[in-house]
Amino acid sequence: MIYDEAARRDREDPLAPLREAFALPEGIVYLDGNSLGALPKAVPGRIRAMLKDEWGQDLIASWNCHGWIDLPQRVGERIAPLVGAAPEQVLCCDSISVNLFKLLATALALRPGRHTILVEAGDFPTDRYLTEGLAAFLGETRCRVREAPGDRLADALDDDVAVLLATEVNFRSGRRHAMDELTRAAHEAGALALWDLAHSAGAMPVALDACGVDLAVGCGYKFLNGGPGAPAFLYVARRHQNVVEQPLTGWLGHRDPFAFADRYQPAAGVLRYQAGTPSILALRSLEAALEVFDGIDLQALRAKSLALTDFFLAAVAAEPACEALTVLTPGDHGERGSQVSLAHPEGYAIAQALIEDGVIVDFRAPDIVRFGFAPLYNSFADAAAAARSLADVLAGARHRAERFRVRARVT
Ligand SMILES: Cc1ncc(COP(=O)(O)O)c(C=O)c1O
Ligand SMILES: Nc1c(O)cccc1C(=O)C[C@H](N)C(=O)O
Repeated sequence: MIYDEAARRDREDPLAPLREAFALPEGIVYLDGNSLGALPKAVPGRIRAMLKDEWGQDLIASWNCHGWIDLPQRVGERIAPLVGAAPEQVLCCDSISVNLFKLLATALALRPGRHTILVEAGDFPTDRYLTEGLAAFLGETRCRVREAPGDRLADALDDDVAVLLATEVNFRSGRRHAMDELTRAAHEAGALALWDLAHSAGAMPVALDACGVDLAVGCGYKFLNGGPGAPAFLYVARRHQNVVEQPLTGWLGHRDPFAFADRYQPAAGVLRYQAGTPSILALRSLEAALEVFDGIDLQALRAKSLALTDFFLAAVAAEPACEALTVLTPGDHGERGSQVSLAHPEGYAIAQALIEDGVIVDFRAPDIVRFGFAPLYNSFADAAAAARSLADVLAGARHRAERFRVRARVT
């Protein structure tokens, strides 16, 4: 019954043909695109061509003749429309972690006289670690960290907050912030807003310019499908460009790197946020992966993401064996990202039993099983199979098997 309904929904889904653009293994239900996106079929050929025709043939001349040197900028421009950014504000480089350091320091410099970075309790650890690392590096007189729960961030703003750092979609619960409202609250308090888009870019439309966001970072290897370790991206609103320097003053952020001058002079615009030599292999991979988004209506992508999570939530609710699971994902569409998070004291073992069934999910301590729905390639049949498998694991207590007792290092 649920499979018939799923098949009907897949037949009616205008985005269903996009799944063909991905190399998904047979017999697997992949629901971990919020951690590592699936492989777009265009990527291997592009990597092979880069190795054979570019590096293999043209060697160092490739920096110019194959445009390697401009790739961070060009890939940034391809990402820009996905996050609602007009040109010349997005650069593809480094990891989110490294980019956070650059942008938090930028924010402090843009708000002299203010010393506090406001962070959300329970945000992804790197956001917190980097903030505290920067504060320790600068010393208490120049930088302090304040933490507030997600629903109290606006209340925690005061005239010492230089920047509010928030992640649009929480990695544990899948709860989505109202970016427009929180950005406005930060501005009303005289602070800047720095958004982490790791769990939103590529899964739903993001409206950085329209929300008046100041700074942002995002991930290349999740919903953008750039491959393991794909470079991240950063966004600096045009009004904040060329005003301050960022601290990682590497040679490729220099105004004229090939002058090899002794004195650092920052490049204009977002280019000063580049530090060292980019990974061209990784950029070529992400560049090819982004082609899947060409011509896609992001509102339709969002509608599918919500339909998939609704369908999965309803299927789980209909399974008596799933009663012991606590749904952490908000029911309200406005507050939902593109994942469903279910809590259970035996969450780790349940996730492992699902993976053994070919339903690839992940676990986040202490008790959360995450089902990530990538609307580009996940189907309603995937959602149905995951719900059935979950019910089957719980009904048969298959997660209690001895082999699921030891935790793996990477989950
Ligand atoms: C919300 C969030 N921010 C940052 C990161 C880390 O990004 P990176 O590995 O590029 O530093 C992740 C995932 O790894 C994440 O989920
Ligand atoms: N980047 C990862 C990795 O190298 C290994 C395992 C997981 C990851 C992740 O990206 C985790 C992810 N940010 C999360 O939402 O939990």
